[in-house]
Amino acid sequence: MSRGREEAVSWFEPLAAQLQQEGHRRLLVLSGSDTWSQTHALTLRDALSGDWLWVGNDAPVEPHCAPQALKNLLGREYRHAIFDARCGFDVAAFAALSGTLRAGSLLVLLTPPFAVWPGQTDSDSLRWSDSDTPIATPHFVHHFCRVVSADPDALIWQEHQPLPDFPLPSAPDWQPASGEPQREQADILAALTEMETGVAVVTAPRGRGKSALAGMLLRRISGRAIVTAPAKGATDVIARFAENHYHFMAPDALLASDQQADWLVVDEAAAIPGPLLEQLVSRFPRVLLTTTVQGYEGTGRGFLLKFCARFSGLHSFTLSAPIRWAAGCPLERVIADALLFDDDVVGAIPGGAPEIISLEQNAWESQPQLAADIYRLLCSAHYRTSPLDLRRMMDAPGQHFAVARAGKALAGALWLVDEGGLTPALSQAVWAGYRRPRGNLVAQSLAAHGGSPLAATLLGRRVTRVAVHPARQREGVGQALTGSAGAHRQQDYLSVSFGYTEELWRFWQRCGFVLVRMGSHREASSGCYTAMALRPISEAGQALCAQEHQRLCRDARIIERWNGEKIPVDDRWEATLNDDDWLELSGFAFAHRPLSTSAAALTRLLLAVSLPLEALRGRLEEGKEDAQLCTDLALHGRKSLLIRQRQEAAQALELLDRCRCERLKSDVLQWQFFQ
Ligand SMILES: CC(=O)SCCNC(=O)CCNC(=O)[C@H](O)C(C)(C)COP(=O)(O)OP(=O)(O)OC[C@H]1O[C@@H](n2cnc3c(N)ncnc32)[C@H](O)[C@@H]1OP(=O)(O)O
Ligand SMILES: Nc1ncnc2c1ncn2[C@@H]1O[C@H](COP(=O)(O)OP(=O)(O)OP(=O)(O)O)[C@@H](O)[C@H]1O
Repeated sequence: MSRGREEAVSWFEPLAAQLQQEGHRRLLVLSGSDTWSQTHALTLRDALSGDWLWVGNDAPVEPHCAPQALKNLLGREYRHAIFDARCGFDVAAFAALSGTLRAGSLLVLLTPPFAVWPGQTDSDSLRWSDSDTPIATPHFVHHFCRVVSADPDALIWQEHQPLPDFPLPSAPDWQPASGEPQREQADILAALTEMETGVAVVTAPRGRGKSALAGMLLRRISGRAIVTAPAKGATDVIARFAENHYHFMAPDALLASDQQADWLVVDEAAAIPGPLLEQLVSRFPRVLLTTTVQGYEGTGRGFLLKFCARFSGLHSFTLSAPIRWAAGCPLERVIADALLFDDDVVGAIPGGAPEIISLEQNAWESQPQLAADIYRLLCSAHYRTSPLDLRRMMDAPGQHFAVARAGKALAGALWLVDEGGLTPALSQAVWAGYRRPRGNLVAQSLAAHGGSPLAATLLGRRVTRVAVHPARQREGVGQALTGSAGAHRQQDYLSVSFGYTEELWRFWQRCGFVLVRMGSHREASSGCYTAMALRPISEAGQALCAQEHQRLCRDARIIERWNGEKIPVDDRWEATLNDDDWLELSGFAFAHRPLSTSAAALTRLLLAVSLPLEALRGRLEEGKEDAQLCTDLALHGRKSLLIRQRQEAAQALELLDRCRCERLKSDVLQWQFFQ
């Protein structure tokens, strides 16, 4: 049904007035052909005054923003917006956009016709599905349509259908906050101004007045204070409330400086890498951290669990009443339902003996509550579970799950993904560093950093996430869940990649996993080294696991020197080159294997020859940084340095055994002609 501007005005004006009066925002879904939904979105935009930010990749009007660029606009506020999900649905951006909308706003979502949407490919899937081409996402689309259709306040206008009705005002008139601290803000301010030393954290969903509170604190305290945040643009609200008490410094600049202050305020603290944040926090006598708890910033409750847990005597506060809009906002509710933001499953304590049940992706259709509880439990336990994970769980190929169900509640959940099965040629190309196709985290790493060029041909199943309800930990639930995963005999091994801590490693070891790799640098987000471990299933898996573990033991001493961290394996150091080293070294000298991967074999090579090999010895024996080496050797940069290091390795191999060197070189060079 097509309606002109007047009809749209006469329909939407009272709706907008109602929303303004109630202090609410609403979702309006325009579902239809591209032309229909675009035309109607533009008509609406003309009819109602507002900012009308258009979020999408091919926006027909200004102001607009690509979904992935939306994070740069966080901290700003808009009246009305259009989100174009016709070709791809970045749900995290959609949720983030909703958080920026003022009371009285409409969020207009453009979608394909509901009947064809489930079968249509979604370009956003390229970010999370590990497929080369976009895939259809039927489980998510069905879930989303189910949620919006069941929500009495979400408006759905479908092509060839009449405009939807909307109920008359039911909520009381909204009184916007006056500028004075709201009750919750006042209570927290009182506690903070009394705080003599320590770390305080304020967590809340979007629009609860966290930033305003931080600004108010700055105005009240007498000493000096510094504000830091991942992006300065997102601290406008703090600046407004702090008036002339606002002094901003970017996190890295602050760390590099010797600035002192009585207070450090960190806005959106969970978005700053943990190790950097820890160093910042330790420098100031009083610290206020604020962070958003809602899955779409990939942080949430996990930030409290993982980062804040390390501060004894942490002062923890929350803000619950919305200020940017009125309580009970229909837009906030529908988005929380659609993206399962309510991760409060840990509130209900599951009692009784848990039963382990395996589930496949069709559980999103057959047992949607149970499937949603898996996601919620993982969100509550894991630092960075985000809507990207929700979409991956629902529709990416090769996902499997298991739950430990105790009564109606979940005591634990396990999420697995299929990996490996690459062709021999591709696996060899990955080993040699020529190729790094998407996905297959552990399977590819076994080839790219391990000793076997065919490692990625094996079939593995990787534990993506496992979480046990805090009230049911140390009862063997985690072990039972991972145990159930080994029942798939067609696999060669079960694998896991995790940020190494002694406690977690103990758990994986108890579950029968063998350590096969330790990363060469700390992950920015967790400050931990990545560890990879395998539990073999087939004979081939057994052989691979034994070979990689032996390699790790033999190289541990060098990796420890590189990382400065003890690796929990026997030190089986050998100073002489073996076949494995020759292959490794030819991959470094003649292909693209990285230096960090070949460091132990290169160290043995340096022991075997007396050539000067300055670029290699400088790095591996003298521990010089790349920049220093470039200056010493008059090289133009890291790229030239690496070429030089590869040439030196080739020179040493030739000197040791020219024939063997030539043979290996010819093999390894072949592997780049991957079809
Ligand atoms: C890929 C990933 O998901 S890595 C991240 C793993 N998940 C998390 O960190 C989320 C938060 N943590 C949890 O949910 C749980 O603590 C899990 C999943 C790590 C462990 O689950 P649980 O059910 O508590 O472990 P379970 O009882 O089966 O432990 C088996 C053995 O592992 C070891 N273990 C487990 N947790 C710990 C711990 N915190 N510290 C030391 N050892 C431990 C113990 O040896 C334990 O046996 P014991 O209790 O008889 O001494
Ligand atoms: N006490 C108050 N009086 C008037 N306005 C307020 C008050 N507290 C907050 N606000 C306003 O409410 C809106 C939301 O506040 P703020 O940005 O501090 O929330 P937030 O929790 O940091 O939100 P986000 O997570 O979206 O950054 C802002 O427009 C802010 O100016």
